[in-house]
Amino acid sequence: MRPTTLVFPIDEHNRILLGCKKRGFGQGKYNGFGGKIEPGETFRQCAVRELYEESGLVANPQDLECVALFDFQFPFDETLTHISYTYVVRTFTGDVKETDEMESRWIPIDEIPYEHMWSGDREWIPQLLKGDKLVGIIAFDRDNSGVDLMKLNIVDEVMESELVARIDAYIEENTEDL
Ligand SMILES: Nc1nc2c([nH]c(=O)n2[C@H]2C[C@H](O)[C@@H](COP(=O)(O)OP(=O)(O)OP(=O)(O)O)O2)c(=O)[nH]1
Repeated sequence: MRPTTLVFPIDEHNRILLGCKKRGFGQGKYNGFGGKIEPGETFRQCAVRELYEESGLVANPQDLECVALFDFQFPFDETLTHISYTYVVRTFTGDVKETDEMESRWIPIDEIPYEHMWSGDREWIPQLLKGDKLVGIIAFDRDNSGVDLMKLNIVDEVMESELVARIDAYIEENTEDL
């Protein structure tokens, strides 16, 4: 799978915007906003595009804070494996709207519905909210849902390689499986 992005907006009341996914992979789960990178996009461009498409919020790429790089591994279905650049954004305009993909709401951070989210999120979202930056692997079980292994390191800064994103997307678009 192509690299993906994931964005968590946080407002001035310290509420987080989460969307319940209405269709596709992760349906029924609350999550941030994101998706696959398109050819020629940087990770930040992908992140703001997906944020707008899925939530209605408008953000500038430079206002995103890169807070994590996850290697989401699905050993029982390799086609699902992807890396995900994860951002927090506190500056944005526009109105939250329901979209084809997501029904979104602002949630106080002590009321995050972890029971309706990806199961590993209850470990790392609190870390991100207290300001840690994380890089590492989350490997999923046979159901492609539960977590078999989580190995996350706290880092000073998440290295964002815009170039790698472009090359990955280019290769994906221009080569065939051998
Ligand atoms: N919060 C969270 N998200 C996860 C986990 N595992 C995992 O694959 N995801 C998310 C991150 C991405 O938003 C999404 C990747 O799947 P996807 O690219 O098919 O998402 P999408 O349907 O929104 O993509 P798109 O068609 O809009 O491009 O899955 C996890 O453990 N926690």
